[in-house]
Amino acid sequence: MKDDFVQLLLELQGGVAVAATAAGTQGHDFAAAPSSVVSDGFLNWVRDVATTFHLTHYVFFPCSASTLSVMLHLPLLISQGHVPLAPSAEPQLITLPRLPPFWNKDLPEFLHARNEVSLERLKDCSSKLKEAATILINTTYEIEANVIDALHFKDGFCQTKRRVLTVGPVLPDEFLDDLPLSHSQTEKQEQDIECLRWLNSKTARSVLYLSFGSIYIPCIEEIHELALGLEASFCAFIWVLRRPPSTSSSSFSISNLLPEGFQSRLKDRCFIVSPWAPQLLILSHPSVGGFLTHCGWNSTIEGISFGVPLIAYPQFAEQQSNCRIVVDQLKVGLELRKHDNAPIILRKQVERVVKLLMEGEEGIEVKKNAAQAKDIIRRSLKKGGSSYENLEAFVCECFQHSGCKFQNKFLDVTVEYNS
Ligand SMILES: O=c1ccn([C@@H]2O[C@H](COP(=O)(O)OP(=O)(O)O[C@H]3O[C@H](CO)[C@@H](O)[C@H](O)[C@H]3O)[C@@H](O)[C@H]2O)c(=O)[nH]1
Repeated sequence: MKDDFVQLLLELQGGVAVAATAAGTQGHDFAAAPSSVVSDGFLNWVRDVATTFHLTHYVFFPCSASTLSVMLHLPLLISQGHVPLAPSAEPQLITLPRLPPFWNKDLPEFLHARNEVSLERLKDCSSKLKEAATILINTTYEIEANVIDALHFKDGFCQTKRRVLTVGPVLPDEFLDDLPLSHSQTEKQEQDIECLRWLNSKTARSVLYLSFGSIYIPCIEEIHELALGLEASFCAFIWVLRRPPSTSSSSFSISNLLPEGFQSRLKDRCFIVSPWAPQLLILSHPSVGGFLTHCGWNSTIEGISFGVPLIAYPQFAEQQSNCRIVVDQLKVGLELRKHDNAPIILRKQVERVVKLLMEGEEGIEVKKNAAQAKDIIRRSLKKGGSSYENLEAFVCECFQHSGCKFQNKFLDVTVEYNS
């Protein structure tokens, strides 16, 4: 176990990590046996292991509170006939208790029509979430207050046994203060330094950052439309590109992915990173003024934490509902949406939305809202703020169960309990 509990939650964002608290780990005055387990909310099997070994089971839910609400209301959504959602389903408004209605097409993609086995797995996930001792969510109370408040009512289908605590956004220590990072903090790998140097050469808020997370890789045709739209927008940009599975690895080079002559034509205003960018360093850089994102929840909440306005370009999973949070609820971004039935986005649409965000009237409002949302999130992470206090309360509860002494430098809290 790392010496910082936040580090533990960061590792859980990978979706595969399971952390046992109070294990007899080096350097800590822990009791010998694990007493509790924190696991990603989609790892159903951990609940069974926890039950078998009489461990307290806590869940870390890596998506928004809205997605958690949908997961907890799954039995209701099934009984109302909204889930599984057929591809040909007519647009319909869904109303969950105490929440404003939303369209069925904005349900997470994993609740669309699928086979019996995956639906059973999701039902299992829903019921196990309700059994967890506490559900920690990687969001901030103030930005999803209506959903969190609705979750806390102890009636209806979504009744959880225990608490739902907002503890996000979970950011590494060096990004908590929202101050310019010192050179030594930012020196990572050669490519990271190069990319930061390039950003240093640009004016404030002039660069658009494009990244589609750890899973989604656009096809070559889509990359070309995005590239040509960006070229026509005249905006400077930094873009994370990876090799699409359809291309051969032996002959692969990034320039093969891009339109002919693209990199030489745009050499002063385009920086390509592959395969992985230092996203938080980029988002926290003063030259970055926009983020074209696939709306994975981590990217979404990270972008908002740094006050960077978004271009929401959702692809799969619950990204469509994250897009609605960004565009309709928080109004911190504009949507990039392909025409109905079009197989991919078109360069004209890309050009238009980039210009709107970076220099248009619409962009002004969205930038103002993004700056406000950032302040709200930053306050929640400081002592006395909602996420800080929730995490502190959780750490105390967690280690109280374990009967151990625990010191956490981030939370500035020492908990000492006798077993
Ligand atoms: O070059 C890169 C690309 C990504 N990241 C980081 O990787 C994470 C990506 O997470 P996210 O934005 O959530 O996207 P996915 O990797 O696609 O996440 C999956 O899991 C998320 C929940 O954890 C869901 O919200 C998404 O829909 C689902 O696609 C973020 O922390 C980024 O900072 C980098 O650091 N460098």
